[in-house]
Amino acid sequence: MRYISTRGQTAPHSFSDAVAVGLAPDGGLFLPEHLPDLSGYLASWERLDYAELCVEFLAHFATEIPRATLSDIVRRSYTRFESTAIAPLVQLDARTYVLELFHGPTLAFKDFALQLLGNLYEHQCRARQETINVLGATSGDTGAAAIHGLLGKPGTAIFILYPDGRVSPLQERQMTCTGADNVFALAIDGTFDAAQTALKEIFGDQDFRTRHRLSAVNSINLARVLAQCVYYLHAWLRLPQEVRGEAEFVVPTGNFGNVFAGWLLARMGVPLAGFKVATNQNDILHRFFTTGEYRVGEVQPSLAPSMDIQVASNFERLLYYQLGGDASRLRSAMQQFKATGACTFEGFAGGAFTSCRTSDAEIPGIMQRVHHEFGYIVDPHTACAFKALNPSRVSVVLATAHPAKFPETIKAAIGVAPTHPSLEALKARPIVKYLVPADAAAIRAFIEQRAI
Ligand SMILES: N[C@@H](CCOP(=O)(O)O)C(=O)O
Repeated sequence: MRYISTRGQTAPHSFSDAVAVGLAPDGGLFLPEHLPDLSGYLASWERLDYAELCVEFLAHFATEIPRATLSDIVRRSYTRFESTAIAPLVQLDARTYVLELFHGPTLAFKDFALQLLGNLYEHQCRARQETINVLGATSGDTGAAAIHGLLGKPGTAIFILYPDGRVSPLQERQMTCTGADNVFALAIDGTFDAAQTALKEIFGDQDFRTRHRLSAVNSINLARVLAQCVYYLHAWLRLPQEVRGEAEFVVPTGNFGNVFAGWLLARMGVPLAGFKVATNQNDILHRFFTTGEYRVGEVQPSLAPSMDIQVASNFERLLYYQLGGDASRLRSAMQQFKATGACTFEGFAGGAFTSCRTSDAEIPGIMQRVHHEFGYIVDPHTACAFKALNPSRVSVVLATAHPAKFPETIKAAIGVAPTHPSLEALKARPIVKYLVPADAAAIRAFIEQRAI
């Protein structure tokens, strides 16, 4: 299997090379040259455990990695999850399921891909006898998960940009209290979008990225999206047969990577029936799915900070498919968006996606309702997905973060502050962070001095 860029100006890459660089050199995002048809495998995958299923799935994509090596990488990636089911599917009532994606080491769905990506990087460093410098931007959860995917991995250094003061205190501690000397948490004076823009500019500097063997750890890296396909597949296989054809997956999302993974899986012949995109008050995706206009707005800090994003990276991948794989039209659309901050796509709204928007004023009330109705505690991101489940179909809500990451918001809503031992342990450790302007040149200079 080879990987092509959405912008059509990069030679096809192998899986390992696409993972190693993350963002395509022409500024586009990698996608598989063709998608496998998985429909014929589903019956035989019914009884596989999470790691077994992940190996079967990834074997269609990581085609140059020997099967035994892939299997070893995958198995090691899911040993640090607290639930033996890895991604338990919890039934709340006849029509409502929750897919709990917060049992990994940093208590967020990002662990599913970033534990794996850490092991893929390690494999690559060993196989190529090279070091790698990883760069990511985070609005809260990616940074912690990326750092914990790489902790203790020789030959790697990791640089994470995050908006200073705009992630939750515990999210910040997960990134800044590791004590590791290959981890650099850069608190920037700007929004997540500013961090992501600076990151893309740095990846646009071919000389710099080649010299430092720079890799992208955000969901612009296709390995992230592919790893996330697996939990949809796992959940779909665990739904009762009679509801599989109608279940709508309701997905809190900011950068569009999470819900895009489910949609991509559906294109591979796994009959997932539909997706609801759940945004917070940063609602560019909701506006797009309801009007067809993709227009950037001001980032508004919210109670669900990991989704405080206006420019959703993976939207480009969806657009590529919706434009029939026409890279030249895609390039024009992205240029127009960059120049004017807006683009309209006739006939795109709807389809497999519905959407909803939840304001900060609504989040506490939703948390109270879910707690009261089901005795279940949701974090503020997952609360956005519970805004308005469709009563006429089965919903599978993706619970993207552990409630203990947001104790203040939850205490204010339901009077109980959830805790988790791994987060409590962080409170005694010193914070190490670097204050840097939201400026590509300053960040480049920082990396230049510390890259391995
Ligand atoms: N929600 C994210 C923002 C980055 O998204 P990613 O999925 O592209 O890494 C976060 O928590 O950092």
